[in-house]
Amino acid sequence: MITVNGIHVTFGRGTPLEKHALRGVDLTIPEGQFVTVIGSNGAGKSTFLGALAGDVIAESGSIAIDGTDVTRWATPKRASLVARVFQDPMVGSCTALTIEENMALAAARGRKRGLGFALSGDRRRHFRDRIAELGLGLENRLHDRMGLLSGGQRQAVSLLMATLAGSKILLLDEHTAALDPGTAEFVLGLTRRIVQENRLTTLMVTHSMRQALDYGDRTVMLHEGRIVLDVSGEQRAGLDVPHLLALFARQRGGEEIADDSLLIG
Ligand SMILES: Nc1ncnc2c1ncn2[C@@H]1O[C@H](COP(=O)(O)OP(=O)(O)OP(=O)(O)O)[C@@H](O)[C@H]1O
Repeated sequence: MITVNGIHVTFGRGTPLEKHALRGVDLTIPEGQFVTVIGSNGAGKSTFLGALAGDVIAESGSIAIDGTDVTRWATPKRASLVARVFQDPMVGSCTALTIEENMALAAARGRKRGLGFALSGDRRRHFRDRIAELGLGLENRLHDRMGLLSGGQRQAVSLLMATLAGSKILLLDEHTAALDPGTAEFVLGLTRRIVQENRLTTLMVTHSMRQALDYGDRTVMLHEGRIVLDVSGEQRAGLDVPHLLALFARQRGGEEIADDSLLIG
């Protein structure tokens, strides 16, 4: 369970580029809930995920994970609790290391004295079995450098890596935005499966209204650092893309948005 109370984040305070990116965000996410997060450019979506991961420390308000106040905890201290997959697959993995080495590092995340590279036969078999579940044949490429994989393969491995240290929270920051539509669909299906199998509490940022409604249990919209829409259950089930686009447009001062694709790129 994640409990966020009134967090504020300001970048560049006192400079000409001062930006009040989060302006009192409140959100309680029960364990195992899958929340999709939408909002226009600069709405504060990535900042919000950064605040949950510890990359950004909120200047006021509080963040608790399973009842523990983590507001002042930096990223390494939260690493065993929170896993993150980024839009750029290069960000979450080390391209110069092999797939197997990346998996070992991911499994050691959050441990003080991680024996990241100590790969016993049992661990090797475990990694091979886990990666075989992706159905991409990567179990035969464990010694290939991560940098040799395609974008879709890397995102699939990154999702798997996010589960290896046992974190119960998964943050997805437009993790399919750089992929072609077919590959994005595959990675989204895999995301849904991994979230369900591991009962992960998940936040997924997307620019696609369709994805926002098709995946997960709840959708929140951020606008200028505030949550302006929070729908779940029957209310969400009754929403379609045009309706969501109209709500989105209203927040942008009535600017008309013709279709979903305009928001993707
Ligand atoms: N490290 C930073 N330093 C200064 N300003 C920042 C920083 N990170 C974000 N901002 C600013 O804070 C605001 C919110 O940015 P954020 O990246 O959270 O938006 P977003 O909703 O994720 O947008 P996008 O969809 O374009 O990725 C923007 O105006 C952005 O320029």
